[in-house]
Amino acid sequence: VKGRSKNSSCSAPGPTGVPILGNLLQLGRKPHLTLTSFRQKYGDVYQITMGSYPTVVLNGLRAVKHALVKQAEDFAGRPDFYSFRYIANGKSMGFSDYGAKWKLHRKIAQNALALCANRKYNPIEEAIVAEARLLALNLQKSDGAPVDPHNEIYLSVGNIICALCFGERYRRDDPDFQQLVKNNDEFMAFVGAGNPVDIMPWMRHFTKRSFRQFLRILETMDGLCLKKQREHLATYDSARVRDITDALIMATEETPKDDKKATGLTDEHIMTTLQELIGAGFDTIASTLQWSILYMITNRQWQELVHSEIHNLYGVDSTPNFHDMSELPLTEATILETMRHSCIFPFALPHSTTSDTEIGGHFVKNKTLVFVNLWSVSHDPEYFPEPDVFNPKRFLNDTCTKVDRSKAELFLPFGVGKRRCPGEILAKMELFLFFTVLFQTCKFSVVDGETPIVDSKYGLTLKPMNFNVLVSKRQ
Ligand code: HEM
Repeated sequence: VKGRSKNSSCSAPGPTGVPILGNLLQLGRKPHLTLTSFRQKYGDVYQITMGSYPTVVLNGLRAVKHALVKQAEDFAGRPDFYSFRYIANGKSMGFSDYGAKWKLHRKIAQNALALCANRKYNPIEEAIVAEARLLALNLQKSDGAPVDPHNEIYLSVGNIICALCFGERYRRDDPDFQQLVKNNDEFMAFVGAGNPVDIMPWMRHFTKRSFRQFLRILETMDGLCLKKQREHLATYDSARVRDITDALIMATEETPKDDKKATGLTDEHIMTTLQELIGAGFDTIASTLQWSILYMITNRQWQELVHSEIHNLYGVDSTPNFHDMSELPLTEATILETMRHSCIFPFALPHSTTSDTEIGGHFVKNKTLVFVNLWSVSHDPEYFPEPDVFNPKRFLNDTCTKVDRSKAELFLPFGVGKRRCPGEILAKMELFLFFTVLFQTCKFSVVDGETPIVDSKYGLTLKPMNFNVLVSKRQ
């Protein structure tokens, strides 16, 4: 191991920073592009300083898998960020550090999700298709006038996560539902990777106003989930689990007291999982769907091919089914390419080391902040020639009749290892069903005289810039 020293957090090379800010000013408005470009000079593993945090940046498939799979425990931690302490009153699973408490919490969350969405039995599928049809109908109502699909998509996807968590789809004008959608937008804007309060803890004295606003968002979310939890408790029947709230109530009752005591996991922790799944399962799907429409209007010929494929299998009226995915290779390849090209989580969630370790021959100290550069994986020219070009064919075999699984494994939209996204199956199912219904029933095109910009706004997730489309009904 090179340069092992008790005083330095990491012995890997990296760009020189300035006092207090470290390398923050060098990151620019697109940190994922800047950090990917540093790979050429410093290699797959290098270090930067994010304000007061020494940070290891992992680049490319090999280094990322080496750290997160081969040395899974060493790299499975989360940093002790100031804002993380407040999310779900510090009882969050996704934002809490690695250890026995996190393990038990994660197992419970995974089981609750699996009860409602798994590969064999998907009670939520019907609700997704109904919501996708409503979305298509609402978009078609624009009747030839330009429409920004953002709001309708957020309302539809938000409603699915509500159906999953609370067992009911809301009317669009329900005040609880509108509050939830608004909260989600504000939350995502605040928790962007590189939030100054986290990166430079002394900043918290200067940003009291915005931090108070952040706490207000969290409080409203708490209130809403608590209300739903009370309603569920009043009607709970262990023989009939209706949704994730019920599944979590069951978990709080069934998890042995000794396990809870030994790990410090309380019933309150378990119930905060609701907030977490709403937060995680909303923005991710909605922005990926927005990206897919943007790619389809800027690649019109491909949109026609995808529509024909879906139309050949289902006609205009039949209902798409998640189990049919293998019969729709162009559709699946388009969804894969949408996820690869947009790469909505360029740095996953921030990781942290859980012990002194080493990677790529470099020493890394316990509790060092780690950025997993997923953008560098999905835009690696070694595996994806011309990575900036949107080309679903890269995921297909030569005759375009099958998805080439080995290619699909070369990028990691859901992360990998211990912190891998627990919502992956649900996400794949939602993306597939929304996408097929939309492109089965609607034709999307560019507004005359407008050139859509295929570029992202930087935040915790990368979202497309707002854009308008023309939507017409397919006959
Ligand atoms: C297109 C959709 C989605 C994408 C691309 C995505 C991607 C990711 C990524 C990259 C991570 C971080 C992995 C890491 O830190 O190494 C993550 C974590 C997580 N995701 Fe997803 N996700 C999606 C949808 C969902 C859905 C639908 C849910 C649940 C309803 C969900 C729940 C979570 C949770 C709870 C975590 C934290 C896991 C932990 O720290 O143990 N995600 N996701």
